[in-house]
Amino acid sequence: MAGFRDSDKALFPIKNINGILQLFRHQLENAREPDLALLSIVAGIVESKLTSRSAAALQLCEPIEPNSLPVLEIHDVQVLYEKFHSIMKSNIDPNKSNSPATRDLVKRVSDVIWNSLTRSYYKDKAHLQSLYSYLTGSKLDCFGVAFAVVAGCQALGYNDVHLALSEDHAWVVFGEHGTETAEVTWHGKGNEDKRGQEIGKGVSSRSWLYVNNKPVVCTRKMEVAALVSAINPSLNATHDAYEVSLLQQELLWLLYDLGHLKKYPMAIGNLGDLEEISPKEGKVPCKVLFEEAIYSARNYYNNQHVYPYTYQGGYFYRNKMYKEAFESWANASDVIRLYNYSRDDEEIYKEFLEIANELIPHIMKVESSGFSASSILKKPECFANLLRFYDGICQWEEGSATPVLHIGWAKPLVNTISKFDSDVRAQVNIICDKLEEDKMSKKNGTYFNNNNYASLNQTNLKEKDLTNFHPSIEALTAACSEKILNPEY
Ligand SMILES: FC(F)(F)Cc1cc2c(N3CCN(c4nnc(C(F)(F)F)s4)CC3)ncnc2s1
Repeated sequence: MAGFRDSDKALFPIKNINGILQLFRHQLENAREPDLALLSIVAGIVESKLTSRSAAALQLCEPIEPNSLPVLEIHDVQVLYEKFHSIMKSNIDPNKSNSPATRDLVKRVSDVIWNSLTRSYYKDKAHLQSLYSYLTGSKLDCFGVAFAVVAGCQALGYNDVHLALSEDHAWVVFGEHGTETAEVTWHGKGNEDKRGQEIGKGVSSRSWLYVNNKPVVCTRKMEVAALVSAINPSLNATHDAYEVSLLQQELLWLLYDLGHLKKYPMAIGNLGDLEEISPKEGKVPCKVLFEEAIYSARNYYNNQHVYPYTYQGGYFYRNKMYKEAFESWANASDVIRLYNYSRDDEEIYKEFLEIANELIPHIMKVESSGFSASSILKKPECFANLLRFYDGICQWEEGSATPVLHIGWAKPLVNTISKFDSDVRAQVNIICDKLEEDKMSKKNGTYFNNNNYASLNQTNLKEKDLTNFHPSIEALTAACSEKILNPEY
């Protein structure tokens, strides 16, 4: 059993970030499993005190000494901790027989949380992810409900119930072999919740939302990493509370050094983002962290996750490394091409839309103003990666019930492709060796083999070779190759 131990209590009152680190370290390094309710309440109190309106006002008028926090008294934590345990135990019998959870049990824990939430509130607001928000405001966001269910099951003695995370949804696994799955929270806007049901085997399993059934299945310590990742330092739309950001970064390094982020690409990406802003002495640089997130997704999740590549692409973009950004975004597109687009996939749709219609056009604009030989407009591999990027989105649409592309995509696309001169385009040789139909099919989820893509050598782009691109890409590159084959065109 977890629990608020005397050795934890000895660390209070906590006056600074180091004190919080000690509590988390103590919970993570001790044999027994970390207490999710305790740590979520502590993280929530600190976040709330440092990002509330009064904190903002305070921040502006009197600079508090560095790394200091409002004093965290044990009483503040204990009251909420006991409240959570009594909510759980007054509704559901603790697991005296130490048996695995049942679907009925998981659903009942989800119902206790669900029915105690405020009737209607703005679900996307910040700071609704922790048990502090649940216990003091009866509000939780989508992730927060799933986390609270897992913390509730732990409080009741069901240690087989764990958090399962995709890139935009959360559910739980449970049972003797940890292979049972259950929805416990809602997803998106206006969708009927599917709480209690097992994770889709139907069409929804082909959507990015369920990452082809390759979710991050958490251990207790990875659940701590999830609550730390969910810490939100935002003070308002434009500013973060420095101390909360620093606390999150230190806690992520603690989890990283203990090896608990190895199978958690998004948490590594979160740490990479924080490191880019303020690098910590003696730690691996953010560039390496973004690479590690990609290795993790490739090694443990069959390269079915998109975010590791968009974390890396965003980093390259912010640092004007545009050639590298195109490669990251093309790799992200190679992931999405195997999925069918469904209406639950809005988040990743918005991600690709922003890359295609904001970031790439911005790069084209700044690059086409200069005439340097090193410009990406002179590099065939940039053209090749852009084609791969667009083609992946086209293939994502193929076979999907919901269309992806619309006229708003075409103009920036054409604008971008036509910025490359014919002599540059001619250096891209698109090799589409004839793979038998089934190998090429994305339906049976066979991974699209990469050597179908542009490899660079001097031969011209030949129209007949363009058999594997999506029709719209084919049309565009055919138009381009028309220019190439008849230069006077
Ligand atoms: F549980 C849900 F439903 F909330 C799904 C999860 C999201 C998420 C996360 N995110 C989401 C992705 N995210 C990104 N931030 N930047 C991103 C990129 F576009 F740059 F890649 S992706 C912030 C952190 N970070 C750790 N763990 C999780 S679990």
